Amino acid sequence: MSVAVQQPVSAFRTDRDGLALEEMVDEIEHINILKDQAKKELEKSMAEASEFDAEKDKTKFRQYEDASDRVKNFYKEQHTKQTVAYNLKARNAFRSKTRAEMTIWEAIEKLNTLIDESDPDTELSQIEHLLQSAEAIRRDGKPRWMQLTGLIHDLGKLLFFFDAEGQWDVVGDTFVVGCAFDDRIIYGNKSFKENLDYNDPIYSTKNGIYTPGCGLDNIMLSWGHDEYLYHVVKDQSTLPKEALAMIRFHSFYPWHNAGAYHEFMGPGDEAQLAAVKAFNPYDLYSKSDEKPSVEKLKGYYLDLISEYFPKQPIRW
Ligand SMILES: O[C@H]1[C@H](O)[C@@H](O)[C@H](O)[C@@H](O)[C@H]1O
Ligand SMILES: [Fe+2]
Ligand SMILES: [Fe+2]
Repeated sequence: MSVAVQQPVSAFRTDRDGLALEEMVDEIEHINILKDQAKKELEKSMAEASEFDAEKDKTKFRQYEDASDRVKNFYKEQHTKQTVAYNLKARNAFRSKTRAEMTIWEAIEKLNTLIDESDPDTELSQIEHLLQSAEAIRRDGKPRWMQLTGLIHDLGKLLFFFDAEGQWDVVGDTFVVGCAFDDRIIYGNKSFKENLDYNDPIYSTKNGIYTPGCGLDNIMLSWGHDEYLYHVVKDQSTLPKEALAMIRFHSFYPWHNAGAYHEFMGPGDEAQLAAVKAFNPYDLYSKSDEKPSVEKLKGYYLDLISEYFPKQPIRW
């Protein structure tokens, strides 16, 4: 046995001891496969129905008619200023430089000073909202990549500290620019009356610059934290495509919640919709959960971060 171990690997295939060793290697591989399978079975699938939001009173969330002036003023400004021209400019600015280098955890801490003016449902800080979302996903036994997605999904709000002109190009629900503003957007189509594109001869038509079936990757959503983080994460993590869809479209309520813009969907978009719908309850209804303890949870999430972000710091 000891003689065989010192020989080159190829020799194991010919002598008796080598064969035994090869069998042992096979056996270990087999055990590892079984372990992985068992782990997977413990994890519920992304879309498996959960009890998480069953006892939440859903009429208590996203009540925009009863919202404060802060929220109403926010949407008035956002709907006036998100034009095609602004969106092209913002995307160019994004591609032209790296704004900062930070680890994911540093980004979470930096974001913590922002209070989101568009949100009628939480007064908690962003770190608490991120941990609440991640913890709700974790408690429900969902996959580790989805827990991490919960933890980072709003980190795009860091834009506020870089190139943003205000909060109107960072937070809030998203919608399509370049075609008629849909009535299912918060506060409806009339909320866009002062937007320069509202009376544009092309942008104000039903399909605008798009063709039905062109696919969500080919439509331009109002610029903000979703689109920004999607690009950062796509290039620098090993998160699966479902996670990327959750990040990119989580604020696109007119689409994933109200059924607008489905005519633009193309191949693969049904799967993106399923992912976003599976994620949404954890983002929205965890806002009423208990305040999480950052200190207690930090260790668990640092491990999770390094699993999917192999190279830190991240280029923001
Ligand atoms: O006010 C909220 C908040 O800004 C969220 O981060 C965003 O994802 C939602 O769509 C929006 O309604
Ligand atoms: Fe968000
Ligand atoms: Fe969120």
